[in-house]
Amino acid sequence: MTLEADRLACRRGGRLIFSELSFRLGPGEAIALTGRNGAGKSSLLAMLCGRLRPEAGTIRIAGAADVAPVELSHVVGHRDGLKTALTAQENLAFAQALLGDPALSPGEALAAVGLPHVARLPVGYLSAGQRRRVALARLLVSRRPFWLLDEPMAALDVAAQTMLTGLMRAHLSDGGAILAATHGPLGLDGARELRIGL
Ligand SMILES: Nc1ncnc2c1ncn2[C@@H]1O[C@H](COP(=O)(O)OP(=O)(O)OP(=O)(O)O)[C@@H](O)[C@H]1O
Repeated sequence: MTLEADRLACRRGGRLIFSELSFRLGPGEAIALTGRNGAGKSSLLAMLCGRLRPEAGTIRIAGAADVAPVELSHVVGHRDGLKTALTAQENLAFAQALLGDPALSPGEALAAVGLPHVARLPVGYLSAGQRRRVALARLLVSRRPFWLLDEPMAALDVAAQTMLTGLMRAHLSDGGAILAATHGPLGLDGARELRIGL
């Protein structure tokens, strides 16, 4: 399956943020989405997951024309989307039930992101980096071909950044695809850069 964006334009607060943006993202491919602060990276991700309507242009999945891209995507944004009163394990179980197509169990996913010891702690007690790791563990509990990530390395220490690079490489090797907004390196050799902004 290939995600196809054709001649997208974005307007926010009455201002044109970007226009004429086209790209394709197919199996095994990674895009590093770059641009200055305010260039529209988070806005593009919001469009891809159906939360923001493009001013112009289209987004579709070739090979699954009737399916909204968000149905085939994992989205990890700036906000981690975790429920602070639930434990890390409960958050992942909830995500798995919601997203379907189960892959790793919540416990296995927490182990994969180096957090087996916090499984039973309410997420509200976790550090910023630990919370981000739990948010990223959601990528592992359900299978979705497209990973749409907003600054995925933010708040991660060096070991966790290396861990995330490994998870992304494994996803690409399995035929998945990644689009990640970033101000720094992702550690993915084959990633192509998509720079946005007027
Ligand atoms: N709800 C909104 N209403 C009006 N303007 C908005 C809204 N959300 C974002 N914007 C504006 O849209 C522009 C693009 O914001 P966006 O968050 O997409 O940029 P970004 O490239 O992700 O930035 P950063 O690198 O700082 O995360 C900014 O000028 C921002 O102020």
